[in-house]
Amino acid sequence: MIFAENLSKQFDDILAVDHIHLNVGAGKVLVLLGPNGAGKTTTVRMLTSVLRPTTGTARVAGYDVVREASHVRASVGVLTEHHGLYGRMNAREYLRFYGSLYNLSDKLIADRTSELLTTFGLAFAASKRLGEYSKGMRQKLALVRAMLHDPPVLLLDEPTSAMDPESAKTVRDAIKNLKASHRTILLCTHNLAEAEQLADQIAIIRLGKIIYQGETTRLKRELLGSPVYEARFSGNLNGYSPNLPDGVKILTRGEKSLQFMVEDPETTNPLLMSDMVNAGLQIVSFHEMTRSLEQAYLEAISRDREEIHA
Ligand SMILES: Nc1ncnc2c1ncn2[C@@H]1O[C@H](COP(=O)(O)OP(=O)(O)OP(=O)(O)O)[C@@H](O)[C@H]1O
Repeated sequence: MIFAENLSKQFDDILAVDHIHLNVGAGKVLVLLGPNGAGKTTTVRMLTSVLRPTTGTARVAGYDVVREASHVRASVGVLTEHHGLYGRMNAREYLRFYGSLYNLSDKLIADRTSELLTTFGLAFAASKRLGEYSKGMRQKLALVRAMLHDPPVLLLDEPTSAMDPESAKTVRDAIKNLKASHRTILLCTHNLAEAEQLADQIAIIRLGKIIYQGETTRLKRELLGSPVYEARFSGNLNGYSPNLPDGVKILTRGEKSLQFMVEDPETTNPLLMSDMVNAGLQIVSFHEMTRSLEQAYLEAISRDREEIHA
């Protein structure tokens, strides 16, 4: 549904996007992460036929972004950082205008408008002029606009950046619903907790290049090493030293706790726990330590920076 090969964009002396590859299927969310100026918005603009790529090809919803630009525009819902709302219109007028550009019937526009304004908590402001909307309200309305024609592909650039926590959750729930109904979504965000919740795949872009791409768990493992488990005991360890199976190492040792890095938890965690029980220790808990996407992301950026400076 979103496919890009060797996609690049050169602006004068800046290679804003540098030969990237993307492949996102129906019902999947790709989250594009990266520092300011990394090339995320430029990527979205190429994928929505707003900018012409310098090299490479991209197909969105089956259409070529250069040769079939009007089909691409009809098939995507886009939320950009500049919403371009008309301040003198109210929400209903604005959505009627947009719906007519997509050739939707008056009835369909009215039905979708009511449904979406209600979902995003904007029904109370349907007749208010957009010039009087708050920043978060404008962002929600821009999202409603992106979803109005029920497109198969959505490209959302920082959809929750201006929103209060409850509104942001509404948007995340809406994205999960879109995903469940087989829409393809590319999401740019700086909110790593949000990325972690929504992503099927993460791509980290820096200086125009994708430096890591893959499923979140795999990225964490690749960047932060094997998973870490912690065992807590009811009494002191009293010099207990476990027989460590292959692929397990002790990371930290507390008075009543041990932390292990474990390559193959399925095989070795049961052995570790039997060893503890056989040594007479009473296990209070044995659990995997949470490692955030933020840790993995920061590691990826710092490794890439070091590689470039090396
Ligand atoms: N129209 C343009 N003309 C010249 N340079 C541009 C243009 N648009 C973007 N750039 C440059 O391309 C690079 C990538 O910008 P882009 O807006 O894609 O980054 P981004 O990852 O979306 O950043 P942010 O997280 O700050 O939104 C930056 O160096 C930017 O200055």
